[in-house]
This record gives sequence, C-alpha cells and structure tokens, in this order.
Amino acid sequence: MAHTKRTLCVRNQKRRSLQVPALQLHVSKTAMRASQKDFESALSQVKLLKDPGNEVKLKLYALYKQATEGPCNTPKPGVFDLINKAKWDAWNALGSLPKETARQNYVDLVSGLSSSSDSSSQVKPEADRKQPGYETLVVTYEDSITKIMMNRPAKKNAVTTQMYNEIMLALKAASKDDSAITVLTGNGDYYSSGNDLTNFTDIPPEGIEEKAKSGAILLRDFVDCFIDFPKPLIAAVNGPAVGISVTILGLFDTVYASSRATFHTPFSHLGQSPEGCSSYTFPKIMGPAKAAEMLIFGKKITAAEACAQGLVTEVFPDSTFQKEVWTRLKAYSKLPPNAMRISKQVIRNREKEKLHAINAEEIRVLQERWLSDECTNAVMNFLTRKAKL
Ligand SMILES: CCCCC/C=C/C(=O)SCCNC(=O)CCNC(=O)[C@H](O)C(C)(C)COP(=O)(O)OP(=O)(O)OC[C@H]1O[C@@H](n2cnc3c(N)ncnc32)[C@H](O)[C@@H]1OP(=O)(O)O
Repeated sequence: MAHTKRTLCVRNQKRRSLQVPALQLHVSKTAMRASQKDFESALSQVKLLKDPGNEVKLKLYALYKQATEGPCNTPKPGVFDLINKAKWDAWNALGSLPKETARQNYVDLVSGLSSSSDSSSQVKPEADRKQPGYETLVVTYEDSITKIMMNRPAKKNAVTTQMYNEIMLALKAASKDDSAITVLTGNGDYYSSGNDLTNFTDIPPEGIEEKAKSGAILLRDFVDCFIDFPKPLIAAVNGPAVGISVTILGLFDTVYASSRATFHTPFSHLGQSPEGCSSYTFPKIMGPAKAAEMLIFGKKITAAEACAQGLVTEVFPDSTFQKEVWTRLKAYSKLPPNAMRISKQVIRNREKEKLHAINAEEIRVLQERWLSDECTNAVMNFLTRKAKL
C-alpha cells in the first residue's frame, strides 16, 4: 500500500515537472499583471455569471486554489469520491504554477467568461458561428455539434481537390474541438455528385501517371480521415448522393436521409472501381448480392431501399428532413461526450487496421483504372456533355 502511494506521488511529481515549462511559457506572455484587487473583483464577478459548465468550473476552482494555497499537496480523494477527485485532479494538474500566475489566469478566465456571457444572451447569426478559412465548405459549431456542409450547390457539391483537402482539415479540427458529434451534409438539392470529374483534367507536365499517383495519395488520406475519426460521425443526406459521397457512408456511425435522396455508385460506367472501403463495408452491411448490384452494376437505389438494406439508419420526409434531423441530433449532442467517443472507438478499433489495409488495396486498383481507356472515355464523355449518369 505504502509502495502504491509512493508510486502515485512520484508520478504526480513527474507530471508537475513536465507541465511547468508549458505553463511558464504562457505566463511570460501574459506578464503577470493581476493585482489582489483585480482578483477579488473577479471573485465577486464570477458569482454573477450564468453557469459556465463543469469543465470551466473545475478550471476556476483549480486556479482559485493555486492562487490562494499554492500547489496541491492534499491527499488524492478515493476513486468513488468523483466530485472531489475531479477537483483534486484539476488543481493537481497545475503543478508548480506560481500563485501570481494562477491569480492572473483566474482574472483572465473570468473576464473572458463575462464578455462571452454578455454576447451569448443574443442568438448569434449564422455568419458569426461560421468558421473562417473554408471556400468549398460552410463549417459551423453550435449546440456541441460541428456541422460540415459541402457548399458548391451549383455544381451539385461535386468534390474538387480543394474540397477533399478542406473536408480533411475540418474533420481534423472537429476531432479536437469541444463538439460531441460531427455532421456532414450538403447545401442545395444534392448531397454530393461525388468526385468532381474535372479533377481528372489538370494533368501535370510529368504526365498522367503522376496525376494518378497524387490522386491516389489524396484519396487514401481522405478515406483514412473517416476511418480514424474519433467521435460519432453522422451523415445528413439531404438529396441525391453519387460516387465517393456514397461509398464513405459505410464509415459513418449514423446516416439520416431525406426521402428525396438516392444512392448511386456508377463505377463500372466510369471505368473505375469501388473506393471508400465500400468493397468491404457494403457487402458487410447489405449482403454480397445487394452490394454487387450497386458496386458492380451501378444500380441506383432510393432512400427507402438504402434503409431496408442497412446503409441508411432512418429516412425522413423531405419536407421535414432538416427539422427532424436537427432535433434528433441536438438531443444526441447532450449525451456525455466522452462516453459516446469511447463507445465509438471500441466499435471502430475492432477493425481499424483492416479498414486501412482495404483502403490501400482499393486505391492501388483504382490508380490503375484511372489510366485505362474505359475511364478516360467516360470522363471525356461527361466533360463534353455526351453522357450523364
Ligand atoms: C481523388 C479522386 C477520387 C476518385 C474517386 C471518386 C469516385 C466518384 O465519386 S465517381 C462519381 C463521379 N460523379 C459523376 O460521375 C457524376 C457526374 N454528374 C452527373 O452525371 C450529373 O451532373 C448529375 C446526374 C449529378 C446531375 O445532373 P443534372 O441535375 O442534370 O445537373 P447538371 O449535370 O446540369 O449539373 C449542374 C452542374 O454541376 C456540374 N457537375 C455535377 N456533377 C459534377 C461532377 N461530378 N463533376 C464535375 N461537375 C459536375 C455539371 O457539369 C453542371 O455544371 P455546369 O454545366 O457548369 O452548370
């Protein structure tokens, strides 16, 4: 027992000494200005704030204790004393942060909370919640939900190279933000018409092989992002979906579809082959025969059929799709986020390696297909308006 305590104690000391440099870096930037008077005024101000949530309350508690008593030296509460253990953990995590810095950080935190609570009494317009830096997407964060909306409605949300890259960026950011769940959807009448076929036209001076190579890397990284995404990922399929936008649905946790949505993977028509791990997920989800009809013969299926075959979780009438889906998602987003994330990971970890291997193999085959006459002709026919799906 004594040994266990000692080990814990040594670990805590180690953790503290590791954390100090990062915290001190922050300190030197804020330059320790808060006086005792500022601190006392922050203490009165905090009582007037509306409930900032448990995470912030823990931060405030930890900074208060550090500012008034210094580093945490009290014994760690038992595992079942959940509240006191969380408080102790938060305080202990501050390591040897100097009292003055903790005081400054407390004042800064309260001042930040006061200004955000002043503005949060009004409903922010959509434009304010919109995250900057995306040209092909609209990414918003609200009600613990990160919504990634493909935003090329005039081109049926066809996925350009830029959009592949922006979706990867948005997913990486969403995996680290405070959101509980992440949703991918489309703006306009289509969910997405799949790969933008003009992606095949900008051939570099090194030739078509080089183009196929860079396309393969892009597609591999894109699909890997979906395989590895750590939080619940939901597709809100607002309209027809084609190609890559359909195949990756097998990697989502939940797929809601409008009754107007259709699902189409015309790979043979395009001289191509399945991607997005669909060669594995589709037969597993819908059985090999139904998967073959879609992936080999390019059969377009309705939302109701996709639901009956297990690719779609639930179909909503198009007229109420947005309202019903977002009401459902807002309720889900209030569930404990860590529990949801961990449950997802337990499910995904069972076959993550396999999915990565399948992704790599599908892309190896597809890269060869891109160099075939069948593929070149199909793309040319679309671009010269000789053929649509
Ligand atoms: C990194 C590489 C990854 C490769 C793996 C991915 C594979 C796939 O995703 S395969 C699937 C590729 N997608 C298609 O083949 C769809 C092609 N599009 C169509 O067949 C039709 O556009 C339609 C059925 C989706 C919609 O038809 P319609 O309602 O008649 O609308 P328009 O054809 O007039 O479309 C409006 C506008 O949008 C352009 N557009 C639509 N889809 C694409 C696309 N996939 N790629 C490029 N452009 C697309 C269309 O050309 C029109 O443009 P404008 O003529 O300039 O208005």
